[in-house]
This record gives sequence, C-alpha cells and structure tokens, in this order.
Amino acid sequence: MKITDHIKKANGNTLFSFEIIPPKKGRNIEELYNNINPLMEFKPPFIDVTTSREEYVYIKKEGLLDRKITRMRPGTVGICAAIKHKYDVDTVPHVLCGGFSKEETEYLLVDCHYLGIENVMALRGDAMSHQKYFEAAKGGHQYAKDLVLQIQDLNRGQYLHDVIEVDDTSDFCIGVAGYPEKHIEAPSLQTDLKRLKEKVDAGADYVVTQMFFDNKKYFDFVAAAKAEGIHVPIIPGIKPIAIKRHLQVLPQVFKIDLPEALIKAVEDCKNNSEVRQVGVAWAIEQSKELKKASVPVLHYYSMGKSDNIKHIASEVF
Ligand SMILES: NC(=O)C1=CN([C@@H]2O[C@H](COP(=O)(O)OP(=O)(O)OC[C@H]3O[C@@H](n4cnc5c(N)ncnc54)[C@H](O)[C@@H]3O)[C@@H](O)[C@H]2O)C=CC1
Ligand SMILES: Nc1nc(=O)c2c([nH]1)NC[C@@H]1CN(c3ccc(C(=O)N[C@@H](CCC(=O)O)C(=O)O)cc3)CN21
Repeated sequence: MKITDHIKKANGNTLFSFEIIPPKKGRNIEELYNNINPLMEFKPPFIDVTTSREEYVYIKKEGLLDRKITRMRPGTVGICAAIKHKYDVDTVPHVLCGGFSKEETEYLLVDCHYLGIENVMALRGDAMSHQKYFEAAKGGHQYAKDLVLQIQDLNRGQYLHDVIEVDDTSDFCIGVAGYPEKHIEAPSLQTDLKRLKEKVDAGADYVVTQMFFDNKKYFDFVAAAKAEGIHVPIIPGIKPIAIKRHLQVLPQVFKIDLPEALIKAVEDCKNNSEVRQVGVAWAIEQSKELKKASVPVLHYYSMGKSDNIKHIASEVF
C-alpha cells in the first residue's frame, strides 16, 4: 500500500516507522532481523532501507596499493523484498541519483515493481567521501527532482529508450527529503523550500525531514512549506543521540544545530550509557510533542541498533 494511503487510513493517528541500513556485504542478514524483531510490536506500516554510496577501497598488491571502487552495503532492493515477505510490511527502498545511470535506475524500478514494492524514496545522495561536492554519475541525474520525473514517467508507462507495449504500469508513491534547517548547499532556507516545491510539483507524494532536535524547527518548516504551496504530508525524522561524539559528528555530517539544553545534558554524562539515556529521553519528549500536534508519522533513524528506538516507541505509542 502507498505511504500516503497508510496516512489516510490512520485517520489523524500518528504512525510509527523506521529506517535501516543494509549490512556490510559478507555479513549475515539475521543481525538485521534481530534488530527489526523488537520493533514489530509497534506495527510500523512501512520500513525504509537506505542505499549507500560506492566508496574507494585500497587493496595491497605486490607492495602497492590498488584502488578499487565498490559498494560496501549493496542489496537494498533484495533486503526490501526479504523484509516485505518475512514481516508482511511495506518497504521503501532509497533510490539515489549518485552512482547510478538513468538506465540502472530504470532496471531497479522494474525490479521493485515485480516485487510489489509500491513506494520509493527519491534522493540525490551525498557526495562521495573524497569529494567536496556531489557529482552525478555518467548518464545519471544531478538532482532528486530529475529522479522524481523519471519515476513519474515510468508510472505513465514511459521507459527511457524503448518503444514497447506497456500493459502493466507501475504506480510508485514517491518520498523526497526536506530540510527544516536547510540543505548545506542551498543559499537560503527560502531557496531550499522552492527546490522542495519543485520536487513536489514534479510528482513527489510526501516529504521526510532531515533529523532535527528542536521541534520548533519542524513546526516552522511545515508552516513555511504550506506558505510555499506544499501540501503533501511532511514526516518528521527523529534520531536519538547515542554517544558523546554525536555532539560533533551530527552537526558536521547533517548540518543541523543542537539545542543548548541537549548539549549540556550530554556533556554532563559520565559515560556513553548515560548519553544513550539522555538521547532516548530527549527523543521521547520530542516525539510526544510531535504526536500531540498530530504529525502523520514519526520516522526513526535507527541505523541498525533498535534497543533505544524500542524504548522510545514503548513510551510514545
Ligand atoms: N532519508 C535519507 O536517506 C536522507 C538523505 N539525505 C541526503 O541529503 C542529500 C541531498 O539529497 P536531496 O535532498 O534528495 O537532493 P536535492 O537534489 O533535492 O537537493 C540537493 C541540493 O541541491 C539544491 N538544488 C535542487 N535543485 C536545484 C537546482 N535546479 N539548481 C540548483 N540547486 C538545486 C537543493 O537546494 C539542495 O541544496 C543527499 O545526500 C541525501 O542522500 C537527506 C535527508 C534524508
Ligand atoms: N546528508 C544525509 N545523508 C544521509 O544518508 C541521510 C541524511 N542526511 N539524513 C537522513 C538519513 C539518516 N541517515 C543517518 C545516517 C547515519 C546516522 C548515524 O548516526 N551515523 C553514525 C554517525 C555519523 C558518522 O560517523 O558518519 C552513528 O554514530 O551511528 C544517522 C542517520 C541517513 N540519511
């Protein structure tokens, strides 16, 4: 079922969902299941599975370092299919511009359609770790909006090159990213909102936000988006702080601000197990307030570890 239909069906009640990353290749999928199992009691209508960028690896060969480019965490669509059938839940693969040609994206979407996957999250993707700025793949898209347009073309039976007979069109429901504290590359929040409007006009059905730690940022963003003419659901993304290092890492990686009270509470912790408790308590407060405001879904960036998400969900849902 489409995410937008799950939201309609919920009739104003806030839904619970979360996001996982594929294991490193060579690892067992059981570890992933062990992290999903404890969260299923909260009945997520959908689970997102991210797609990781390719990266450089260096292999020692006859005393020299050979540089290869490889995806360390492939398998997004396969994992989506496995989870969908194991738990009877909708899964949302993240489809990236970065690292994919338009043709590869088309084949991936064809796979999704065969597998009964009805939702995709259309993202540009980050720059590769050695790059300062994002670069499109050869024959790939530069912006998420162009990916949305390709998916909508496919929904109308328009494939990239082939003149073919189509009697079974896809009808993907499309999510895109939104930034309450603006995307790093956007010159202003207002310009970033215009870009978001373009993605929605291109055919995006819903928005999932970047993580934020001050709900006011989300509420202001939703109001500004409405003023810009964006009327699709805007799902808040929540990430519980788990280690002291997150105080430096999260602002640097995700370009977000942390509230003073949260910084102080984390700094006062004696160890990371205390930090985890502070992170959980903060996320519970955030989630309760957002639920009270009837947000459509609370979407948690669990990224593998589920114990803290379980704790939060048991207090909120
Ligand atoms: N759930 C997830 O996995 C999420 C991932 N992200 C990541 O955030 C990054 C950005 O992705 P998206 O938001 O999908 O990309 P996007 O293509 O929508 O926007 C990327 C940047 O380009 C700008 N932009 C858009 N159209 C433009 C145009 N025509 N001319 C000039 N600038 C333009 C935007 O303002 C923004 O700064 C990616 O790294 C993505 O993977 C962000 C949030 C959620
Ligand atoms: N720019 C960007 N890229 C993404 O891939 C991305 C976003 N934003 N925002 C939404 C989701 C959330 N994602 C993530 C990814 C990693 C962690 C995380 O906590 N990672 C490390 C710290 C980061 C690091 O060391 O690079 C951790 O400690 O678990 C959280 C959310 C992926 N998504």
